[in-house]
Amino acid sequence: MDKVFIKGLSIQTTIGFYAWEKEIKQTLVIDLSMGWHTAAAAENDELAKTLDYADISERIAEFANQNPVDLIETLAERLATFLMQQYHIPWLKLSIGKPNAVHNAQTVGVEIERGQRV
Ligand SMILES: Nc1nc2c(c(=O)[nH]1)N=C([C@H](O)[C@@H](O)CO)CN2
Repeated sequence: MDKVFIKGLSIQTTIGFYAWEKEIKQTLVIDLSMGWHTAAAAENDELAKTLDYADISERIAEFANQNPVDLIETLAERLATFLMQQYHIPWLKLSIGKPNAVHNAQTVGVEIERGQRV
């Protein structure tokens, strides 16, 4: 399957288990790969027939800020469901990194894969 992807999308949002984390915004870095048949868009050079990575990048930041949660696992699960329903995406792989969470690690995070490759 072809893919449309977004790598290293940096967003600022409220996220975290501890009380102090609910008072601040922190950086999350998102990688997203979405299964898509890109040939239909390429045939007539049509944006409307593909996944618009600019639009989706904006929606990800909005979603995270409108749905504050404790765990990045929860955000990953809810964001994956939202994107698949909203854009009719059959399969995606989503990773969310929290680069400032562990001071002696470059980054920490989760990666999930949902749906079927068609
Ligand atoms: N697997 C996870 N572990 C931890 C998370 C998380 O979301 N997933 N979150 C925290 C705290 O919010 C942490 O980021 C504060 O430094 C701890 N472990």
